[in-house]
Amino acid sequence: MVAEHGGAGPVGPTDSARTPRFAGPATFARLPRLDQVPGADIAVVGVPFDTGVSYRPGARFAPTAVREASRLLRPYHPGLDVSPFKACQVVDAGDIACTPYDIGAAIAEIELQASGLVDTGARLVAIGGDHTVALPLLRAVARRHGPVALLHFDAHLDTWDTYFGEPYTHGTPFRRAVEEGLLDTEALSHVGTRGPLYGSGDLAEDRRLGFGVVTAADVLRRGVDEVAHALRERVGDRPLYVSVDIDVLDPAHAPGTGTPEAGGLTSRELLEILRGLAGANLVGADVVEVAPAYDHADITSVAAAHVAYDLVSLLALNRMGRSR
Ligand SMILES: N=C(N)NCCCC(=O)O
Ligand SMILES: [Zn+2]
Ligand SMILES: [Zn+2]
Repeated sequence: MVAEHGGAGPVGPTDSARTPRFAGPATFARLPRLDQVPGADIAVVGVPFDTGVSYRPGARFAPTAVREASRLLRPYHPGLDVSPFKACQVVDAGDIACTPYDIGAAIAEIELQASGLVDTGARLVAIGGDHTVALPLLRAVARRHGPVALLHFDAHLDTWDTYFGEPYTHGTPFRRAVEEGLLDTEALSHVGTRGPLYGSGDLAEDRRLGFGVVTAADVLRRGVDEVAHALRERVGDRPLYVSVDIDVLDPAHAPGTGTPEAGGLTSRELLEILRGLAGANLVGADVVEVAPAYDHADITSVAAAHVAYDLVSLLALNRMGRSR
């Protein structure tokens, strides 16, 4: 199951006790690039596309910003009791190249290049990009695993139909994914939703598509352990995709994003819910909607780097076939 590494074990990150972590070009968590190793179990890949946004642009710069903010990550995850870079060959696969001028063409390019990576057997943690990119990523994952369970962490439903007549946007990827049969409609949930909607029909439509909803207020009232437990029960052993729109966090925890909504999760709550998913059959994930131009002191990029590290750790645990 875990890739052969020529007997020597996985190639790990640059040793920060020898080469200062602020030196040299950034890869995610200072991991090797894909071309520096024979094969990868888990690949972090950038998807610098933001032509699908309805409000503030800039998520195209997220992969670079999140890599820079990931230099301080260390190799052992105490909360999950795993050293993901020892357990698996984790790499930085660079950025998917896609056009910023044509949404449909970009979606096709993202699907093709993500599928190329998935076909090698690697599991992906994608760094967006705006939320449009979840659709081609889900296509690539569903080609290999069939329809997947989805936990969607976001302030927004992202199951709207069109914006200005455009069906492929950052507010519509999960409606398209249901229509295309990419999702297992028995096991879908939004987490962290809040804020004004266009009308009450938005929620009815969303329910009709099969989604459960754990609002930001539910997280406050029920607490992270109960929420994580309920989500684990809902997804069971199904192949699971986790999509994290960084705007699930309160703007205090993630100011650098395109469509901020007050009243969100803390980064501590989000990370604890993710850790509560240990043991799930995670097969792919993304972290999207970081827009560095609106960030301050790298708050949002640091949060996204830690979310990506937790997702890599959950994938590593799953590949090792154990849970805590
Ligand atoms: N996926 C994100 N971040 N936002 C969707 C908001 C769509 C709207 O403008 O109503
Ligand atoms: Zn959102
Ligand atoms: Zn979103």
